[in-house]
Amino acid sequence: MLRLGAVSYLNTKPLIETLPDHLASLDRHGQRGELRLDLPSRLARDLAAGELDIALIPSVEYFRGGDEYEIISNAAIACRGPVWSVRVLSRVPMSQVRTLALDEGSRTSAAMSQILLAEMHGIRPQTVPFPIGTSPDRVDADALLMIGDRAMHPAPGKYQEIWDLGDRWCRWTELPFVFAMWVARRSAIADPQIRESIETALNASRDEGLACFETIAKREAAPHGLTVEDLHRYFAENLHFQLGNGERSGLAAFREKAEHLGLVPASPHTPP
Ligand SMILES: C=C(O[C@@H]1C=C(C(=O)O)C=C[C@H]1O)C(=O)O
Repeated sequence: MLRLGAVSYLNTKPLIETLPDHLASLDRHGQRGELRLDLPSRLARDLAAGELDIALIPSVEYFRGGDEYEIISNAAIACRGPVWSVRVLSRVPMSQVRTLALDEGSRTSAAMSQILLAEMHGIRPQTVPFPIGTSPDRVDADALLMIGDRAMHPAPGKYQEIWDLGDRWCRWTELPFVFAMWVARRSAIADPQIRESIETALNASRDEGLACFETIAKREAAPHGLTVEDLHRYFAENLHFQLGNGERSGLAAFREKAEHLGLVPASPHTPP
């Protein structure tokens, strides 16, 4: 049984819309797969602990995983401009942030926000937790990183500056940004047939998901307090689901910057 984990946010719906059908059909080849949804940070923890075999993990966790990890699909969660759902909300001018509360669900944006604050303003704020069930006004920090579904709504409270991190990264580096990708533990996909059937399933389910933004937006918008138009635009314009050459260059730049700040161990090998 292959244990898969995917992000529980709206951004992942197009990647997994038809994945359960593909996993069920693996059974015909004597393989089986099950899919669990969770926060990105928890998926990373469980993949590292060997409790998942394949997961859509924050890209920074791939850098931390070393040789045990392998990218198994060219399906990913990326952006080439404003992403909408990843924001830093600051109560003081961004250049004066001394404490930064990090969304419990995040690992990649947690690193990226620190990189941008260091590079753009020369600051290294102290980081404090921002638990998933906590409202921003109960968090004592100059600024808050918020990701996923809860970041898509107008921020409660007053802020002096709000950054869309996708927008900031893409303008600062002139490169796309990759938030999450499908990563497998090498030992789980050692059999070439299993490796190939999983890769095919993940890529096909992304391709099918891209063809049904409308259906997903109609079903998911109201329960999440969004309009169908806005959610459709999020899928079609804010997010990119393909790990292409530009995205790989963005990943390499992210790795280098994260290493430079000491947020990930220095890599012995060349970036992906
Ligand atoms: C675009 C997003 O990308 C996410 C951000 C992640 C992170 O910061 O670690 C991880 C997975 C993605 O779900 C989002 O959550 O809104």
